[in-house]
Amino acid sequence: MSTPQLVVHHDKELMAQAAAARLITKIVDAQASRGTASVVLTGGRNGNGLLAALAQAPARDAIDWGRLDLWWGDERYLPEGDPERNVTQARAALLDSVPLDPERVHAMPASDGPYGTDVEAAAEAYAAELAKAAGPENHGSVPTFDVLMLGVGPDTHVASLFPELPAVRETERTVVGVHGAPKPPPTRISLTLPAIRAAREVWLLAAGEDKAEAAAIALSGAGEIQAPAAGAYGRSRTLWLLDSAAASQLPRSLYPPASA
Ligand SMILES: O=C(O)[C@H](O)[C@@H](O)[C@H](O)[C@H](O)COP(=O)(O)O
Repeated sequence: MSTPQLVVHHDKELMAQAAAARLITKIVDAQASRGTASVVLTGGRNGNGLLAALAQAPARDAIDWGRLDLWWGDERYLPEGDPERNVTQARAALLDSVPLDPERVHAMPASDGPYGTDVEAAAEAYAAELAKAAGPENHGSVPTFDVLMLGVGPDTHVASLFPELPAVRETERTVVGVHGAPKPPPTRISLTLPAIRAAREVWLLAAGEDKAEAAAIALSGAGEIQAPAAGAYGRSRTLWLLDSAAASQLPRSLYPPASA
């Protein structure tokens, strides 16, 4: 378990731009050393804000887009093309503007796809896709994600893992169906905490006053069932990317950093 590191930017626009620059560097370094990179995207305003900033970044095309695998941390279980789907929003923010290899864009199933209303079957199919992409070093469950990004909800949810609901309690499966999500729409597909924690690095994006309480709770020792963001950590790095509004309720022991 990697101890959370915090980086606080002045406002949400700067946080999105700085996070986008950080992601470009991470992907370029991974591609330079391994010839490929694997990133998990998140939905929501902060996640899409980062993608929009990346689309505008001057160094954007330092990334070899054809050698990048994109996965999702969660998805709203809606028909293909629905404007509320995370992949629809990601395409509009960035993906349709860069030359990705379509075979390497791993969108989660849509509700008008082969699984119909059976969201559990759709989740199992995505778990199988992850397992197929996993290498022997991954114990056969999920590939080694270089960066897994997560927006943080005001209730401390990440992906579609909401406090106290069954999905956050899952300890075996890597992908589950979610029913009755308090954030609409109610039916979703989500990676579980074991899948999230397989990532080399987990980056949590929290900008805006409405995230201040959630950040303070998640970073002050809350349990992962009550505060799922507290259970989101990477194997080698856990990075909270905040703006000053979201950092405004953090305990003094965490922020601002003690001066040398
Ligand atoms: O499907 C979703 O809604 C997202 O994946 C969800 O986990 C989101 O990241 C958080 O709710 C934060 O969303 P905002 O950044 O819009 O506050």
